[in-house]
Amino acid sequence: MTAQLIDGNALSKQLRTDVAARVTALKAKGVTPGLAVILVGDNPASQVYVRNKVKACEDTGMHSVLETWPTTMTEAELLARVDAMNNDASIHGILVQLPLPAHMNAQRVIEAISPEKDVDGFHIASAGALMTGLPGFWPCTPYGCMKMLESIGYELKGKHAVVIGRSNIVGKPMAMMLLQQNATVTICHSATKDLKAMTLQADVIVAAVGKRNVLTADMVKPGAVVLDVGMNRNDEGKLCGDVDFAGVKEVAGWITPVPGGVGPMTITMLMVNTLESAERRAA
Ligand SMILES: Nc1nc(=O)c2c([nH]1)NC[C@@H]1CN(c3ccc(C(=O)N[C@@H](CCC(=O)O)C(=O)O)cc3)C=[N+]21
Repeated sequence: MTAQLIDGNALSKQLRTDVAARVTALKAKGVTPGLAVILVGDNPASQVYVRNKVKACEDTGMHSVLETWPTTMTEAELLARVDAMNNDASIHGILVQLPLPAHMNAQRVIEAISPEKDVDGFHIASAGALMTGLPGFWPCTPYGCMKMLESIGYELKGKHAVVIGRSNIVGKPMAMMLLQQNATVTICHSATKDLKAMTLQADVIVAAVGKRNVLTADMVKPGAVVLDVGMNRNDEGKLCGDVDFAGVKEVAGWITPVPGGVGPMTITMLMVNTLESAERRAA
């Protein structure tokens, strides 16, 4: 193995220690940061993620509320719960777990969250703020990727970053954050003609497709930084990313593992966003 590992668990532990200290300081001023997590339906994967988020809150001393609703809940009922959380002074962040049941319009639900409490960074106001460089919440997964680059002291200015994937929650905001740090950014997607020609030029590659082995060793320039956002299951049912880790780690300079990479960082940045929302309220 030539690549150095960027350990998302270790970095999360460091950052969460800092979060916990800031939570303590805020509590001394009479404000306890609070996160509301709303889960609709009984998707087992969602239940695990949601429990991890609530546990992370407890670990950092934050207040959390977990609401679980049956799939039969109507969109109007969910919008009423979001509105209640918008008006609850003990709540500084609201997360509606995605995906929502098919009978709901997820975008409409997200837009109902007050932008001041949109700690997921999915509201159009948050997306617009990121695009224009105004203050607002950054989506947790790409934000976590930026923290990982920062942790290795990586200077993005003038570097070529290739983002594979163009989702509203990862690919597009990731590209904006890299651009803000003065990287030259290429966004690749399902209609990209020659993905390998693109990735071979990249100093930084972010794989965010949701498909195994999207990035293999022959596609990576020696020494490149590889961030793996994928969450897939392999044939043995084990969690794996979008990157062929075994092959790519022999070529890359830095690489994030799955599990233990971007996933824990996503939850850490959710804590950071919730804390900052509460700090703004207290200021
Ligand atoms: N409104 C909303 N916000 C989200 O942030 C959101 C969402 N909906 N829906 C689902 C996805 C997925 N997601 C993950 C976060 C952490 C891990 C994570 O910590 N993964 C661990 C492993 C967990 C395991 O073992 O299954 C790791 O990579 O090491 C995974 C997945 C947040 N999401």
